[in-house]
Order: sequence, then structure tokens, then C-alpha cells
Amino acid sequence: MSDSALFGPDNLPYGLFSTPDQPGHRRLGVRFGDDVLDLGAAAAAFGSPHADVLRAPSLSPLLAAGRPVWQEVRSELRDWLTDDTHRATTARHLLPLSDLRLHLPFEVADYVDFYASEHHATNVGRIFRPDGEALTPNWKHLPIGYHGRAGTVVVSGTPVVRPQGQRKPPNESVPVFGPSRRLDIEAEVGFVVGAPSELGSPVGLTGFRDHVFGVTLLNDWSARDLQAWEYVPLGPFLGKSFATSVSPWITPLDALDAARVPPPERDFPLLPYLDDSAEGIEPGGYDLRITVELNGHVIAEPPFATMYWTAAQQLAHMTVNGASLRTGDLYASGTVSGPEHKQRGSLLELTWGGREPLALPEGERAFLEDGDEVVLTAWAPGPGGGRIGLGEVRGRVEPSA
Ligand SMILES: O=C(O)/C=C/C(=O)CC(=O)CC(=O)O
Ligand SMILES: [Ca+2]
Ligand SMILES: [Mg+2]
Repeated sequence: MSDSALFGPDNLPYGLFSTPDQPGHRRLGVRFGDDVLDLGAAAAAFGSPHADVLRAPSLSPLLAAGRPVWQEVRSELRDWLTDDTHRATTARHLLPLSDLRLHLPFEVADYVDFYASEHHATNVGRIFRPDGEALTPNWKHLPIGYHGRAGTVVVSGTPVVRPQGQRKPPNESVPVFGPSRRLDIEAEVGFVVGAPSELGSPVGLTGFRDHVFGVTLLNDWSARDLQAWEYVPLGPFLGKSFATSVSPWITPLDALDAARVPPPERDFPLLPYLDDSAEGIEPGGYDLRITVELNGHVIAEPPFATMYWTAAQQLAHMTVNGASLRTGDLYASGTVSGPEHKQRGSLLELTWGGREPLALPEGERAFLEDGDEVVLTAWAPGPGGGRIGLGEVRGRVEPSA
């Protein structure tokens, strides 16, 4: 599928770029096929009422501006890019994507990671806790999550240095220190908060579209040996805080309306603040089809539509205690895994804890080796049978420092 078909006028994802001749000058852009429209320059040329947010060196001011502005800007962009009378002006501010360097488009405020795939949670439970129930008793009553490390969220293309830390080999009585031997990926979808909320005021299910601006693909790199030793009883810590990679493109929720789907059937009635079967609540699932490539080989195709908990429920849960949202908060869905083997979004699951390595032309892989490169891509159904591409998230493993 060509880029013009995946990044057409119904998509219009936002990013932050610089050019080789002005590396310190960061500019907002919107992707259109294989080009990027320089938003500050286009806004000045067209006299946009939103020129102040569009010429900022970050997406954060637009995120903070709120949904009415997001919608007005999106309709202006469509107009500039599709109306024949604007063609000549717009063309002057379109730059070839291949000439640009892409940056992390917004300042990440808080970072939260959930655990919302029933298939992933069941697989991980069986692998990590073979003697217990795969799903903990709370799993179908609340979306489980943890707070991660916002400062180590990096843009696609940033090298990932193999983390060092403590791990306890099964037949040793004390831990050892060194480079992780079980470095893994997690294919996830990240949700970017735009409009903040007040401390003490929960955001309900119906507030999702007012607060969440858009989505980004996300790889939650995970050191399984560090994680297995450290996580009891407070949850993931250093095994997941060394790097989290995101796509340089933030796709607005408004581009994903045709991809909305109902979430899976719920097995237990939900408390009212999470009950999305109630009258007047829009379907909270999204049909995003993810592809995971390792060294250029497709190793998994996780289907986001199978996620048990939706992003709207995660937002409602995250704020039900009165915690406030800040512009730039990023929360990740949790690893996306479907029911089939080839739909598993982590090597932990694909190789069943390393016991069933993948056979690749360059050799077997249980976990990642130095030099390995992982690329996540995704698309969603768009209006009129078209496709909405989500930008890729790429990362290569470098040896421990
Ligand atoms: O201990 C466990 O059950 C596993 C926890 C995780 O791996 C946390 C995580 O990142 C969840 C996810 O991405 O779905
Ligand atoms: Ca994760
Ligand atoms: Mg992480």
C-alpha cells in the first residue's frame, strides 16, 4: 500500500521536524503522502486564526487548545491540502519527508501503561505464574496499569541500549548483575492527552473525546529477566523504564471514526463509571491492525480490536480517584495480543518464555540480540473503504554501555 493511500486527506497526522540546513529549528508539520506540510509557514500564508499554535516548536500548545480548536485546525488543513484554489500556495510549503528529521512531537507529561489485552494477560500469567490463576481476580473489574517513566519516552529511530540490572537465574540463590538476556518488545497503542482536567474532578467515559487528542504506535521495550525478579509486589520498574519508543506521527482521533468498533463482550457487569454498555455511550474500541517486523520479517499481526478494556475506560479509571490530567500525558494500551499465535505482541508470548524460539533466516530468536531492529506499523479502516496509516515506530538494539 502506497504512502499516498495511507496518508491521504482523511488522515493528516501531526509531527515535529527539522531540516538538515536548520537542525535547531523545530517546526510542526502534517504528513500528506510522502510530503510534510510546514504548518507554521502555511498558517502564515493563509492567515489562519490558529497561526500562534501552528508556529510553535512543539505540538503541546495545539494539544492544550482543546477539541474545538483541534477540529477547526483539521478542517483548515483539509481545505489547504485538497482545495484546488489553494494548490499553488500549499505546494510552496510541502517538503519531502525523506529530507526531514523527525522529533518527539510533544513534551511527555505523565506516562502510564495498562494491561488491557485478555489474551496477553492470560499468556503472561501462565508464563510468569504457572501455579496460579492466569488472570488475577481484579482483572475483569478494572483496567490494571502502572505509572512509567515519562522522561525515557523516545521517538522512533532512537537506538535502544540493552539495559543492565539485577536478575536471578532460576538455579541460583542470589541475583547477578549484567546486561539483560531477555530483552523484549511490546506492541502497543499510545493515547495522547490534550486538554487537561481539574484535580479532584474525574473524567467520565463521555469525556474521552474532549481530553484525548490522538494516538501513536508505541513499543514498550521490556527486559523480562529484570522484570521477573523485581516486580513483586509493586509491579514493573527498571525492566521497563529504560526506553519506550513512539511513532513520530500523532493521528487525531477524528481520523479514526470509521475504525470504531464495539469492544469484546464483557464477562462481568461493570461498575457504573466503567460501564460502556450504558445508553448514550459510543463504542470505545478501535480496529487498528498492527504489524510487528523483526529484522524485516513479519513476526506478528496483533489486532487492537480484541482489547478487553478501551482507552475511554482507561481514562475514566485513571481519573476516578480525582487525579488530574495534564497536556502531554501519554497512556499506553498494554501489549496487544489476539487469540492466535501469530497475533501475539511480544516475544515472551511468541516464544513462550523463550522455550520455543522463532526460526529466522539469520538464526533462532528467543529474545532480542544486539543489532536486531524492530519496526511496528499499523493501519485502520478509513472513510469510504480507504485506509488510515499510523506512523511506524522503529528501534535497533545496541550493546550495553
Ligand atoms: O506481571 C505481569 O503480569 C506482567 C506485567 C507486564 O508485563 C506489564 C505490562 O507492560 C503490561 C502490558 O503491556 O500489557
Ligand atoms: Ca507494556
Ligand atoms: Mg517502557
